[in-house]
Amino acid sequence: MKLALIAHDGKKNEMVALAAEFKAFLQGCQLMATGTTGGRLVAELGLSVERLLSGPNGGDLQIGARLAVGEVDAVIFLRDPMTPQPHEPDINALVRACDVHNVPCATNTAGARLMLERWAQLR
Ligand SMILES: O=C(CO)COP(=O)(O)O
Repeated sequence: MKLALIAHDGKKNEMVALAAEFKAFLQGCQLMATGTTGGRLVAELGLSVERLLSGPNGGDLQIGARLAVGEVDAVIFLRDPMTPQPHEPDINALVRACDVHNVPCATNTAGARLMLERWAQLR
């Protein structure tokens, strides 16, 4: 399972808590993340994560490009709906790419938990 993990600043603690909860499953995945999110997952959980650029510097677009050529199976993108982001077009492009290529994308922890629980069961 090639999984992309992304969280806005206001959602990074939630992402770390979610990843801690599913750490055993995630250790068996090929993980990629935007720069700062990935840094937290590496530093705080010891996960092996391919870190791309930070979101505002193009990380979302990098993940979208990888997804478009079949290199991402699913995305967990914890967006902060309360905070305007300077790279909103990049965020929309990534979510659109998920829809174009029919790649599952969870944008909150409730959806992410459903996805992760199911995949962990299937493993
Ligand atoms: O901005 C982001 C996603 O749009 C996340 O980027 P960082 O993980 O680098 O903070």
